[in-house]
Amino acid sequence: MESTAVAESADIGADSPSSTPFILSRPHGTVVAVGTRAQYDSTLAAAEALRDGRATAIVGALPFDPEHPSALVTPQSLKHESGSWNGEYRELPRIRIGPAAPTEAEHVARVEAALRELHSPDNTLEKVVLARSLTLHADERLHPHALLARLVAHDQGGNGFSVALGAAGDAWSGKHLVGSSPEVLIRRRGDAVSCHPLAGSAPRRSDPESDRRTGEGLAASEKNLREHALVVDALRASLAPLCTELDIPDSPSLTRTPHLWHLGTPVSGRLRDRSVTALDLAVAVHPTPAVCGTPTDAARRLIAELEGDRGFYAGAVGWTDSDGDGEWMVGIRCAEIDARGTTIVAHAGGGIVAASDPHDELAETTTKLGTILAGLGVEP
Ligand SMILES: C=C(O[C@@H]1C=C(C(=O)O)C=C[C@H]1O)C(=O)O
Repeated sequence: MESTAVAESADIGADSPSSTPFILSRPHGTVVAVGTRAQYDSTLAAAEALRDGRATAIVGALPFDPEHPSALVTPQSLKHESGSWNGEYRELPRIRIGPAAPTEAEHVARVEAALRELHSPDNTLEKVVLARSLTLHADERLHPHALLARLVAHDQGGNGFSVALGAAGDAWSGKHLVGSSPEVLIRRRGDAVSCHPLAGSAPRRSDPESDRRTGEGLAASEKNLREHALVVDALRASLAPLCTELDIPDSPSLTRTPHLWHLGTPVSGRLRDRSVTALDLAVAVHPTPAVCGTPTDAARRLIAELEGDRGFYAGAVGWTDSDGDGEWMVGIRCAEIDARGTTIVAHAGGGIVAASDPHDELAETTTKLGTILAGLGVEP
């Protein structure tokens, strides 16, 4: 299936997630897609429809594995609202933590296996991002927008997204990806291109002095600076052919979310060819070593072998309009909600390099899961 015209859905309540297949809340504005005119499970078919004017806009999610189906739609309309999303903050059902997959011990064992590979004499792998998931159960239906409202309210930047995944095929029908990603994969406005890769993490601390010291420690950590540099190098290599100018600071700066410190680098450039859309740019740069590794193919193979299919976790979530402008976020700090709204699967990962410690890596994934758990009102 490339593109399917969509008949008016029976599910037409203004509040229904299917009538609003996509919301991206950002500090500088919110994009809300209303209704579905066409859907695409092929990213390239969607990008082509946009370029030749058949699609007025494309919104949705790209999977982690670019060869898997995407969940993209052309909405009936695309609304831009100022500031972050101000959706209704409503009661959540009771939510209980279920099984971790893999178990914490198995995640540590996988990191150890990756470290053996990173240390082996004939190795070419420099970094691999390993992730784990946590399943949660809701007593009653969890509305994706109820989780979104809480994530947006909890994030100082008001970041959040909710994406209907049904366009990716029957297996995804009725499912949603909801999260609060701090990481801009790519943004295009006219010929201005920018992104803000994050890699290198440390937990926030409740005591301000120790929080500040933790941030400073991250900024000085050789291991984290190395993890970060690999992401910046990959973005430079992907963007240089597409841009006439590319401005990349020599060293990263500290960025914070309510749960984590990150190393971040603000990248900006000038697009060489205005026919290249924000969606084309997202395809060109995804997956970066922030969610995959270096070299990309070797890291992807190891992830597939150790984790299996990641679905839309560590993919990209965003929009592109008829001018080719748009914004795509890295699909992290998120959970997938099933069609019944009662099973929620949250994912978190972290970059492994030769100097990584398996137990620290496990702790980092636990801290990262904190974003979605706080949104769900659940204590880890
Ligand atoms: C993979 C995730 O986060 C990514 C990995 C990071 C790291 O390894 O330090 C930091 C930010 C993100 O680019 C995640 O949150 O699941």
